[in-house]
Amino acid sequence: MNSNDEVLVAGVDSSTQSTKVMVCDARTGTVVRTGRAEHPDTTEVDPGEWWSAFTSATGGLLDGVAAIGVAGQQHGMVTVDDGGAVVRPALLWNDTRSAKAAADLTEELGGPQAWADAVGSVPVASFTVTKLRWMAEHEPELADRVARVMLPHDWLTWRLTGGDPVTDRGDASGTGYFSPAKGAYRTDILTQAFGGRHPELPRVLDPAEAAGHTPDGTLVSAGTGDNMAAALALEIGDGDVVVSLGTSGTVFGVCETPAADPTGTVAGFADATGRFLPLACTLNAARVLTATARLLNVELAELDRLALAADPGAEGLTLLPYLDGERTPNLPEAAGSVFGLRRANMTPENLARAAVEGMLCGLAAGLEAVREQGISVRRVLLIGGAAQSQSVRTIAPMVFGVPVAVPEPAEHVAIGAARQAAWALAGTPEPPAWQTDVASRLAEPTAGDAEQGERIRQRHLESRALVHNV
Ligand SMILES: Nc1ncnc2c1ncn2[C@@H]1O[C@H](COP(=O)(O)OP(=O)(O)O)[C@@H](O)[C@H]1O
Ligand SMILES: O=C(CO)[C@@H](O)[C@H](O)COP(=O)(O)O
Repeated sequence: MNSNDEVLVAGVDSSTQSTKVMVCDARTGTVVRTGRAEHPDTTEVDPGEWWSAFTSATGGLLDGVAAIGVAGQQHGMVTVDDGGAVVRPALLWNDTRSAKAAADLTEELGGPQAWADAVGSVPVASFTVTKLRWMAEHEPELADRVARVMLPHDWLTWRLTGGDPVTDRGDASGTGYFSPAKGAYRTDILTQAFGGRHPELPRVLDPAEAAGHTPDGTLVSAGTGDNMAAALALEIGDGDVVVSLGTSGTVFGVCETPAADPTGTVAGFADATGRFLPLACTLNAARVLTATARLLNVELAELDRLALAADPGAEGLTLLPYLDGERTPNLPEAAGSVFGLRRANMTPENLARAAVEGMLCGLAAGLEAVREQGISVRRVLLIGGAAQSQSVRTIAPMVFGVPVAVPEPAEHVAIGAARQAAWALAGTPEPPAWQTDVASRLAEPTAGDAEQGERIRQRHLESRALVHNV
C-alpha cells in the first residue's frame, strides 16, 4: 500500500500541565507527527486557555487527518451559560477548596458506603460534584447562571463539533453524579449538590460512537478521561496495572465488574471500552521531583544521579510528599514532612532518594488498594512524565515489589485518544489492533529488593500515621 492510502487520526491529551497531540497511522498506530503547548500553572483555568493550547499544539498538524479524539484531565468543573459562554474559570481536579463540600455531601447521602453504592466512588475535593456544591455555596449568583456543566474533554469536544455537548462513560464516572454500574446519570445527586439547580449534562456516548464532525468534516470521537485513554493505548489486560506519574500519580487496572470501595481509596471509574477502571490517585507525583530538584538547585538528570548514589532507604530519611495537600489519603490540608534527619544522613543524595521513594510509596499504597478491589497485579506499566526519570525506573520495582515495565516512551494518553478516533472511524465492534510494546523493558525486583522495599513502605506508613493519624 503506498503512502497515499495512509489514513491519519489525531489524539489530543489536554492534561494538567500541557496539551499534547499525536497524529497516527489509523491502521498501525505508528506516530507520524507530534505537537505540544503548555497550560497555565494554576488550579483554576479559563477553558479558553485549553483552546489556545489546542490550536497552538495542533497548528499545521491536522492536514489530512480523518478523525480526532480528545482525552482530558478528569473531574474539572466547566460551567457554561445559556449563550454558551463560560461562567467562571474551571476548577481543576487538584483544586482542594471543595474539601468541606466533599465531607458535607458524603454525610448528606448517608455516608461513604451510600456513595460507593450510588456512583462507585466516595467524593473527595477532586470530584466535580463537590466543586458544584462549593460554587452553590460561595458563588450563588454565578451558579444561577449555569445552564450546562461539562468536563474539560467534553468542552473541547463541543468546541470542535459545535453540536450538542457529549461525553463518554469513562470521564462521566469521575463527576460523582454518574453511576458506572448502571451507565446512567444520578441527576438527583447533582441537583441536591447544586442547591436545587438542574444544569444540562452532556449526552453519554458509547465507546466507539462519534461526537460529530468539525466544520471541515473531520470526524470527532467521544473522547474520554486521560487515564482511560492511557488504558486504551496500552490495551491493558488481566495482571496489568498502570502507574502514571504526571501531575497526579495514578494506579489503575481494567476489569469486567464495577468497583465500589467504601473506604474511598479506590474510585470505581468506567473505562473507555465498556469495562471498568478502578483507580487510586495521589495529588503529588512528578512535581515532587521537580520541587526537590529546585530545592537542591539541580537539573532533573542530576537529581536522578543523586538519588541513585544514595542507599535504599536513604539512611533513614523519609519524605511524606504532601506538597499540594493530598487526595489519597484524603488530607487536603496536609503539607509535606521529612523524618529521620541526622547530621550524618542530611545529604543531597539522601534527600533526592527520599523524594523518589516517598512519591513511589504513595503509589505503592494505591497498588495495594486496587489489589484489594480484585485487580491482579503481575506487572506495573510505568507511564507519565516522571517515568522518564532514571531513578524512578530503577527504584520502582523495589518499592512496588513487582516487575515494572516502561512502555516505549510516548504520550500514551494522546495515543489512546487517537486510537479511539480510529475506532470511531472504522465503526468496528473492537478498537483497531495497534502495535503496543510494553514487555520488552521489564525490570524485576531482586530478592534483596523485596526486603528493602517492605522496610521503605513500612517506614512511610509509620511516618504517615505519626503525623496524620491515617
Ligand atoms: N526525566 C524526568 N524526571 C522527572 N520528572 C520529569 C521528567 N521528565 C518530565 N518530568 C515531569 O513530568 C511532568 C509532566 O508529566 P505529564 O505526564 O505530561 O503531566 P500531566 O499529564 O499532568 O500534564 C512535569 O512535572 C515534568 O517536570
Ligand atoms: O484526577 C485524576 C484522576 O482521578 C487525575 O489523574 C487527572 O485526570 C489529571 O491527570 P494528569 O494531568 O496528572 O495526568
